[in-house]
Amino acid sequence: MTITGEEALRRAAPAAVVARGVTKVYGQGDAAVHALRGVDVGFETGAFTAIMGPSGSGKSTLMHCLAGLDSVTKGEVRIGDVDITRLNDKQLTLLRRDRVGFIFQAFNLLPTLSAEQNIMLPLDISGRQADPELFKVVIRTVGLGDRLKHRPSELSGGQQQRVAVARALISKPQVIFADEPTGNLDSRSGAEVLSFLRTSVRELGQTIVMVTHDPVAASYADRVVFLRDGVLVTELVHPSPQSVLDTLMKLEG
Ligand SMILES: Nc1ncnc2c1ncn2[C@@H]1O[C@H](COP(=O)(O)OP(=O)(O)OP(=O)(O)O)[C@@H](O)[C@H]1O
Repeated sequence: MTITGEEALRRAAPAAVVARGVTKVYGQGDAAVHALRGVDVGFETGAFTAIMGPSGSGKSTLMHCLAGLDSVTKGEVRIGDVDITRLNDKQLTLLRRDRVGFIFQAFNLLPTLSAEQNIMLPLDISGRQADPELFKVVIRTVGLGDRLKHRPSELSGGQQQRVAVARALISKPQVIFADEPTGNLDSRSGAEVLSFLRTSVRELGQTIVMVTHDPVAASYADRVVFLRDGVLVTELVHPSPQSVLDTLMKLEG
Protein backbone atom coordinates (compact mmCIF):
# COMPACT_ATOMS: atom_id res chain seq x y z
CA MET A 1 0.00 0.00 0.00
CA THR A 2 1.33 3.46 -0.83
CA ILE A 3 1.32 5.96 2.00
CA THR A 4 0.91 9.56 0.88
CA GLY A 5 2.97 12.29 2.52
CA GLU A 6 -0.12 13.46 4.30
CA GLU A 7 -0.89 10.03 5.75
CA ALA A 8 2.71 9.67 6.86
CA LEU A 9 2.49 13.03 8.66
CA ARG A 10 -0.76 11.98 10.34
CA ARG A 11 0.67 8.65 11.46
CA ALA A 12 3.83 10.23 12.79
CA ALA A 13 2.24 12.73 15.15
CA PRO A 14 -1.02 12.95 17.09
CA ALA A 15 -3.16 16.02 16.52
CA ALA A 16 -2.58 18.98 18.87
CA VAL A 17 -5.83 20.61 17.77
CA VAL A 18 -8.90 18.97 16.25
CA ALA A 19 -12.11 20.54 14.93
CA ARG A 20 -15.12 18.29 14.33
CA GLY A 21 -18.23 19.48 12.57
CA VAL A 22 -17.47 23.10 13.44
CA THR A 23 -20.26 25.42 12.36
CA LYS A 24 -20.34 29.16 12.95
CA VAL A 25 -23.34 31.33 12.16
CA TYR A 26 -23.17 35.08 12.79
CA GLY A 27 -26.52 36.85 13.26
CA GLN A 28 -29.98 35.37 12.87
CA GLY A 29 -32.82 34.92 10.40
CA ASP A 30 -32.42 36.78 7.11
CA ALA A 31 -29.23 38.43 8.38
CA ALA A 32 -27.54 35.10 9.28
CA VAL A 33 -24.04 34.60 7.85
CA HIS A 34 -22.86 30.97 7.70
CA ALA A 35 -19.14 31.55 8.15
CA LEU A 36 -18.25 27.88 8.82
CA ARG A 37 -20.40 24.99 7.60
CA GLY A 38 -19.16 21.84 9.33
CA VAL A 39 -15.35 21.93 9.29
CA ASP A 40 -13.45 18.74 10.20
CA VAL A 41 -9.70 19.22 10.46
CA GLY A 42 -6.75 18.15 12.61
CA PHE A 43 -3.46 19.97 13.21
CA GLU A 44 -0.52 17.68 13.94
CA THR A 45 1.72 18.10 16.95
CA GLY A 46 5.10 19.50 15.98
CA ALA A 47 3.92 20.57 12.53
CA PHE A 48 3.47 23.97 10.87
CA THR A 49 0.07 24.23 9.14
CA ALA A 50 -1.25 27.18 7.11
CA ILE A 51 -4.94 27.98 6.58
CA MET A 52 -5.69 29.66 3.26
CA GLY A 53 -8.70 30.46 1.11
CA PRO A 54 -10.36 33.31 -0.76
CA SER A 55 -11.44 36.44 1.11
CA GLY A 56 -14.49 35.72 3.27
CA SER A 57 -13.97 31.93 3.15
CA GLY A 58 -13.86 31.71 6.96
CA LYS A 59 -10.11 31.58 7.76
CA SER A 60 -10.15 34.06 10.64
CA THR A 61 -13.40 32.67 11.99
CA LEU A 62 -11.91 29.16 12.02
CA MET A 63 -8.77 30.35 13.76
CA HIS A 64 -10.76 32.27 16.37
CA CYS A 65 -12.93 29.19 17.02
CA LEU A 66 -9.84 26.92 17.26
CA ALA A 67 -8.16 29.29 19.72
CA GLY A 68 -11.20 29.80 21.93
CA LEU A 69 -11.40 33.49 20.96
CA ASP A 70 -14.90 32.96 19.52
CA SER A 71 -17.61 30.42 20.34
CA VAL A 72 -18.79 27.78 17.85
CA THR A 73 -22.47 27.48 16.90
CA LYS A 74 -22.16 23.70 16.63
CA GLY A 75 -19.35 21.15 16.76
CA GLU A 76 -16.32 20.42 18.89
CA VAL A 77 -12.80 21.85 19.17
CA ARG A 78 -10.12 19.96 21.09
CA ILE A 79 -6.79 21.40 22.17
CA GLY A 80 -4.90 18.35 23.42
CA ASP A 81 -7.42 16.41 25.46
CA VAL A 82 -9.69 19.36 26.29
CA ASP A 83 -12.94 20.08 24.43
CA ILE A 84 -12.77 23.87 24.61
CA THR A 85 -16.39 24.32 23.49
CA ARG A 86 -17.45 23.02 26.93
CA LEU A 87 -15.36 25.48 28.95
CA ASN A 88 -16.77 28.55 30.69
CA ASP A 89 -15.19 31.98 30.17
CA LYS A 90 -12.83 31.70 33.14
CA GLN A 91 -11.61 28.24 32.10
CA LEU A 92 -11.14 29.47 28.52
CA THR A 93 -9.08 32.45 29.71
CA LEU A 94 -6.81 30.14 31.69
CA LEU A 95 -6.48 27.71 28.77
CA ARG A 96 -5.52 30.53 26.39
CA ARG A 97 -3.05 31.90 28.94
CA ASP A 98 -1.38 28.59 29.78
CA ARG A 99 -1.63 26.47 26.64
CA VAL A 100 -1.90 28.76 23.63
CA GLY A 101 0.46 31.30 22.06
CA PHE A 102 -0.68 34.08 19.73
CA ILE A 103 1.07 36.10 17.04
CA PHE A 104 -0.97 38.82 15.35
CA GLN A 105 -0.42 41.04 12.32
CA ALA A 106 -0.14 44.09 14.61
CA PHE A 107 2.66 43.02 16.92
CA ASN A 108 0.66 43.86 20.08
CA LEU A 109 3.68 44.72 22.23
CA LEU A 110 3.44 46.98 25.28
CA PRO A 111 5.28 50.22 24.37
CA THR A 112 6.64 51.01 27.84
CA LEU A 113 8.26 47.59 28.33
CA SER A 114 11.60 46.45 26.94
CA ALA A 115 11.79 43.60 24.43
CA GLU A 116 12.78 41.22 27.23
CA GLN A 117 9.94 42.38 29.51
CA ASN A 118 7.46 41.95 26.64
CA ILE A 119 8.75 38.43 26.00
CA MET A 120 8.40 37.50 29.68
CA LEU A 121 5.03 39.18 30.24
CA PRO A 122 2.71 36.16 29.72
CA LEU A 123 4.83 34.04 32.07
CA ASP A 124 5.02 36.87 34.63
CA ILE A 125 1.24 37.28 34.53
CA SER A 126 0.67 33.58 35.13
CA GLY A 127 3.34 33.46 37.87
CA ARG A 128 5.53 31.03 35.98
CA GLN A 129 9.30 31.07 35.51
CA ALA A 130 10.94 30.85 32.11
CA ASP A 131 13.10 27.81 31.54
CA PRO A 132 16.56 29.54 31.34
CA GLU A 133 17.81 27.12 28.67
CA LEU A 134 14.70 27.68 26.56
CA PHE A 135 15.07 31.45 27.00
CA LYS A 136 18.61 31.26 25.56
CA VAL A 137 17.48 29.04 22.68
CA VAL A 138 14.50 31.27 21.85
CA ILE A 139 16.56 34.48 21.95
CA ARG A 140 19.20 32.86 19.75
CA THR A 141 16.56 31.45 17.39
CA VAL A 142 14.89 34.81 16.85
CA GLY A 143 18.21 36.68 16.83
CA LEU A 144 17.39 39.31 19.45
CA GLY A 145 20.43 38.99 21.73
CA ASP A 146 21.58 42.61 21.36
CA ARG A 147 18.08 44.14 21.38
CA LEU A 148 16.66 42.82 24.64
CA LYS A 149 16.80 46.17 26.51
CA HIS A 150 15.24 48.14 23.65
CA ARG A 151 11.63 49.31 23.70
CA PRO A 152 9.34 48.47 20.75
CA SER A 153 9.64 52.04 19.35
CA GLU A 154 13.41 51.49 19.09
CA LEU A 155 12.96 48.32 17.01
CA SER A 156 12.10 47.78 13.35
CA GLY A 157 8.80 46.10 12.42
CA GLY A 158 10.62 42.84 11.75
CA GLN A 159 12.38 43.01 15.12
CA GLN A 160 9.08 43.78 16.89
CA GLN A 161 7.47 40.74 15.31
CA ARG A 162 10.47 38.66 16.37
CA VAL A 163 9.79 39.82 19.95
CA ALA A 164 6.17 38.69 19.50
CA VAL A 165 7.40 35.30 18.18
CA ALA A 166 9.75 34.93 21.18
CA ARG A 167 6.89 35.88 23.53
CA ALA A 168 4.72 33.16 21.99
CA LEU A 169 7.49 30.52 22.14
CA ILE A 170 8.79 31.12 25.67
CA SER A 171 5.81 29.60 27.46
CA LYS A 172 6.05 26.36 25.42
CA PRO A 173 2.39 26.49 24.43
CA GLN A 174 0.66 23.40 23.05
CA VAL A 175 -0.07 25.42 19.93
CA ILE A 176 0.73 28.87 18.51
CA PHE A 177 -1.93 30.56 16.40
CA ALA A 178 -0.52 33.15 14.00
CA ASP A 179 -2.91 35.49 12.18
CA GLU A 180 -1.21 37.05 9.12
CA PRO A 181 2.09 37.33 11.05
CA THR A 182 3.90 38.84 8.07
CA GLY A 183 1.06 41.11 6.92
CA ASN A 184 2.79 44.28 8.18
CA LEU A 185 6.32 43.37 7.17
CA ASP A 186 8.43 43.89 4.06
CA SER A 187 9.34 40.68 2.27
CA ARG A 188 12.81 40.38 3.83
CA SER A 189 11.59 40.82 7.42
CA GLY A 190 8.64 38.56 6.62
CA ALA A 191 10.99 35.84 5.38
CA GLU A 192 13.06 36.14 8.58
CA VAL A 193 10.01 35.78 10.81
CA LEU A 194 8.77 32.77 8.80
CA SER A 195 12.22 31.17 9.04
CA PHE A 196 12.11 31.57 12.82
CA LEU A 197 8.69 29.95 12.93
CA ARG A 198 10.02 27.08 10.79
CA THR A 199 13.07 26.68 13.05
CA SER A 200 10.90 26.60 16.17
CA VAL A 201 8.90 23.74 14.65
CA ARG A 202 12.04 21.83 13.66
CA GLU A 203 14.15 22.44 16.77
CA LEU A 204 11.62 22.95 19.56
CA GLY A 205 8.85 20.72 18.20
CA GLN A 206 6.45 23.68 18.34
CA THR A 207 2.99 23.26 16.78
CA ILE A 208 1.94 26.27 14.67
CA VAL A 209 -1.30 27.09 12.88
CA MET A 210 -1.09 30.21 10.67
CA VAL A 211 -3.72 32.09 8.67
CA THR A 212 -2.25 33.84 5.64
CA HIS A 213 -3.14 35.31 2.25
CA ASP A 214 0.42 34.96 1.01
CA PRO A 215 1.42 31.84 -1.01
CA VAL A 216 5.09 32.44 -0.18
CA ALA A 217 4.31 32.55 3.57
CA ALA A 218 2.19 29.41 3.26
CA SER A 219 5.06 27.60 1.51
CA TYR A 220 7.03 27.65 4.80
CA ALA A 221 4.37 25.34 6.30
CA ASP A 222 4.42 21.53 6.25
CA ARG A 223 0.82 21.52 5.08
CA VAL A 224 -1.75 24.00 3.78
CA VAL A 225 -5.50 23.50 4.25
CA PHE A 226 -7.85 25.47 2.01
CA LEU A 227 -11.29 26.83 2.88
CA ARG A 228 -13.98 27.96 0.48
CA ASP A 229 -17.39 29.25 1.60
CA GLY A 230 -16.87 27.94 5.13
CA VAL A 231 -15.93 24.40 4.06
CA LEU A 232 -12.52 22.73 3.99
CA VAL A 233 -12.10 21.81 0.33
CA THR A 234 -8.55 20.58 -0.19
CA GLU A 235 -5.03 20.51 1.22
CA LEU A 236 -1.39 20.41 0.11
CA VAL A 237 1.50 18.68 1.85
CA HIS A 238 5.03 20.13 1.37
CA PRO A 239 3.62 23.14 -0.51
CA SER A 240 5.57 25.40 -2.86
CA PRO A 241 4.55 29.03 -3.57
CA GLN A 242 3.49 27.90 -7.07
CA SER A 243 1.39 24.92 -5.92
CA VAL A 244 -0.35 27.15 -3.34
CA LEU A 245 -1.00 29.84 -5.94
CA ASP A 246 -2.36 27.28 -8.45
CA THR A 247 -4.72 25.83 -5.81
CA LEU A 248 -5.93 29.31 -4.79
CA MET A 249 -6.56 30.28 -8.42
CA LYS A 250 -8.68 27.16 -8.89
CA LEU A 251 -10.67 27.96 -5.75
CA GLU A 252 -11.23 31.56 -6.77
CA GLY A 253 -11.99 30.74 -10.40
N1 LIG B 1 -18.55 39.36 13.62
C1 LIG B 1 -19.13 39.05 12.45
N2 LIG B 1 -20.43 39.28 12.22
C2 LIG B 1 -21.03 38.95 11.06
N3 LIG B 1 -20.39 38.35 10.03
C3 LIG B 1 -19.09 38.08 10.19
C4 LIG B 1 -18.39 38.41 11.39
N4 LIG B 1 -17.08 38.01 11.25
C5 LIG B 1 -16.99 37.47 10.01
N5 LIG B 1 -18.19 37.51 9.38
C6 LIG B 1 -18.50 36.98 8.04
O1 LIG B 1 -18.15 35.60 8.03
C7 LIG B 1 -17.55 35.26 6.78
C8 LIG B 1 -16.13 34.69 7.02
O2 LIG B 1 -15.32 35.76 7.50
P1 LIG B 1 -13.78 35.58 7.88
O3 LIG B 1 -13.29 36.90 8.38
O4 LIG B 1 -13.64 34.39 8.75
O5 LIG B 1 -13.16 35.24 6.44
P2 LIG B 1 -11.62 35.28 5.99
O6 LIG B 1 -11.44 34.11 5.09
O7 LIG B 1 -10.75 35.38 7.19
O8 LIG B 1 -11.62 36.63 5.15
P3 LIG B 1 -10.40 37.62 4.76
O9 LIG B 1 -9.45 36.80 3.95
O10 LIG B 1 -11.07 38.67 3.95
O11 LIG B 1 -9.80 38.11 6.05
C9 LIG B 1 -17.57 36.51 5.92
O12 LIG B 1 -18.73 36.48 5.12
C10 LIG B 1 -17.66 37.63 6.94
O13 LIG B 1 -18.31 38.75 6.41
